[in-house]
Amino acid sequence: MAGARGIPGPPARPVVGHLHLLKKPLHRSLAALAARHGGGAGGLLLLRFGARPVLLVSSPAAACECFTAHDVALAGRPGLASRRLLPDDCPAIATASYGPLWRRLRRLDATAAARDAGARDMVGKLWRAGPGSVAVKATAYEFVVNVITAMVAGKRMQQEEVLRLKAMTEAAHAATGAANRHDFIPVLRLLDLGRTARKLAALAKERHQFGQSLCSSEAETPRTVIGDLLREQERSPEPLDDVVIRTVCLSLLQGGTDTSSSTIETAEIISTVGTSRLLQESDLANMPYLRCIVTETLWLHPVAPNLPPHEASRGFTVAGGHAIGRGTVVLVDRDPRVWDEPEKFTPERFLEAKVDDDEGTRWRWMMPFGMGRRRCPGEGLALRTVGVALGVMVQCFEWERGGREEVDLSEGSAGITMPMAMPLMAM
Ligand code: HEM
Repeated sequence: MAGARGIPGPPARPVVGHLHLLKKPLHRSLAALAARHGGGAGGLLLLRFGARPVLLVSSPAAACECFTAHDVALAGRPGLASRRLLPDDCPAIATASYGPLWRRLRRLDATAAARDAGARDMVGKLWRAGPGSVAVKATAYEFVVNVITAMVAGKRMQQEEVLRLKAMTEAAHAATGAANRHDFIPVLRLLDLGRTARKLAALAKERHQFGQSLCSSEAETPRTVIGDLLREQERSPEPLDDVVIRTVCLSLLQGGTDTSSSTIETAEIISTVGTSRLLQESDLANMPYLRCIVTETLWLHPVAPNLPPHEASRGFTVAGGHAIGRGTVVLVDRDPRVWDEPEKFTPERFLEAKVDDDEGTRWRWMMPFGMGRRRCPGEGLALRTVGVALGVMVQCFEWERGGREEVDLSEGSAGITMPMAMPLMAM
C-alpha cells in the first residue's frame, strides 16, 4: 500500500505488547487508551495483543467506512487459539470463519416468534415469588429462552436445562473474549495456566451434548426452526448434516438469550397501554417512548461494547489513507461525542432520530447490533422480545428502589458480553 500512512499507538512491551495496559472491563480500558492516544489518526489506534496487531476504531466515520466499503475484508473472525480448541463439530455462527459454511448458517438462521404467552408467564413468576426477592435477569432469561426455544423446537425448556444453557453460554462468552491472554501469549497456552484447554474441551463436549439433545427431541409443531431444517435435510440436493442443524439451533439460543435478558434487566420503562389488558407485540409500534428506552439502554449498556473481534482478511486503507494490514484484529469503541451528556439516561434523544436516515443516526444506532454482513441476525426479534418483556413488567408492577441507595448499574467483568455486576432484584 504505497503512500499509506501508519497508525500511531502507545509504546508496547516485548512479548505482551499492550496486554499489560488492559484491565477489566476491557471496553473501559480501551476507551481510556483511545481518549489518551487515539486522536491523531482519525480515531484509529494501533495496539498489539502479544504479537497480534489490534486496531481500535473509535471514530464513527471510520467505523462506518470499515463496515461498508471494507465490509467483506472485515467479515472474518480471528482464528484465536481458544476457538481452535473448540472442535469442528460444535462451531457457532458468531465465531465461524467467513465462507460457505457461515453463509449457509446465516441463511438458515430463521426468525419467527410468538411471545405474548411467555411474557405473561414471566410476570406471573415475579408475582408468585413475593414477598421476598427474585432476580429479574434470571426470570427474564427464562422468558427469552422460552421465546427462542418455542421458535426453535416448539416447546418449553425445563428449569435444569435453562440453567445448563445459561452456564454454558456464560462460559462460552468468557472463553471468546477479545483479550484473553492465553490467545496471544504462546507460553501461557503451552503451560495451560488457568486450565483453559481443559475448560474448553469440557465446554465443547457440553455444547455437543446439549445441541444433540435439542435436535433429537421431538419438535411439537411443524413450524419450528428444527422442523424446517429437518425437512430441508431430507429435500435439499446438498443435505444438511447434524453439525449444521446443531449450530443453527445453539447459535439462536446462545446468541439471543444472555444479550436480550441483560438488556431487559438494565432498562426501566414507562408503560402507555393502561391496565385493562396485557401489553402485546402489536402495541410496540404505537409506543415510541418504549422503543427509545430500549435503544437508550443499548446505548448506555451495550452487551457487546467492542463487538466481537473482526479480522482483516486483506490489507486496505481507511480514514484518509491509514494502512490496515492483513491479519489485523479490529475492535470498535463507542464514540461518546455523538451525544451531549452521553452517560446520562436520556431516552428522549432517540425520539427524533430515525433509524437509518443518515450516516450520523446510523452510527448512533449501529453499535448495539454491529454493522455490515456480520450484523446481528436476531436484531428484530431481540427488539420485539425486549420491548414486550419490559412493557409487561412495568405495566404489571410498580418499580422503586429497595433502599436509599441508587440502583447499581455497574458492569461485571465478562468476556464478550457485559452483564451487570449486581443483579437487579424484584422484591
Ligand atoms: C439485545 C439483544 C441482542 C444484542 C444487543 C445483540 C448483539 C449482537 C452483536 C453486537 C453481534 C456481533 C455483530 C458483529 O460481529 O459485528 C451479534 C451477533 C449475533 N447475534 Fe445478536 N444480539 C442480540 C440478540 C440476538 C438474538 C435474539 C439472536 C438470535 C435469536 C442473536 C443471534 C446472533 C448471532 C447468530 C450472531 C452472529 C452473527 C455472525 O457472526 O454472523 N442475537 N449480536
